[in-house]
Amino acid sequence: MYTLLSGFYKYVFQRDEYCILILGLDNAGKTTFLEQTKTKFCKNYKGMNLSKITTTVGLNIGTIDVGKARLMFWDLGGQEELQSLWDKYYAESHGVIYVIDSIDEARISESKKAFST
Ligand SMILES: Nc1nc2c(ncn2[C@@H]2O[C@H](COP(=O)(O)OP(=O)(O)OP(=O)(O)O)[C@@H](O)[C@H]2O)c(=O)[nH]1
Ligand SMILES: [Mg+2]
Repeated sequence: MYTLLSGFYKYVFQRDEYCILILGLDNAGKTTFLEQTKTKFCKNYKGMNLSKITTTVGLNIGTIDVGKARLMFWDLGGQEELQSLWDKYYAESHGVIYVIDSIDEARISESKKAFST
């Protein structure tokens, strides 16, 4: 009976969790993208002043529930010395969003290199 009830509870209340990495060069707009996404999809989230966002040194985590799925976004720092940390997260992630500042043409090839490495 316990197994049946706990299975039913899990079916109704437990969400499938997916981890999504947000990668890209520094200044590409990763943290801004995450903030905008949270503002759009989290009902009670007021959103922060976008001009107050500073460069990410550690990790920003954003959680968004979509239907029965819980999406955990991991926004990492894009500075060159932080890029070596990206691959530490690959094993636990289900997907990657790679952000490119398309206006910053001078850094497109640098972005391509960081993506391929
Ligand atoms: N015009 C414009 N500016 C943007 C956009 N997205 C981000 N920015 C600006 O670009 C700058 C960098 O944005 P961040 O979101 O901090 O960039 P990031 O990729 O998180 O950078 P790191 O944390 O250093 O890796 C900020 O001044 C933002 O306001 C956009 O879509 N349009
Ligand atoms: Mg950032």
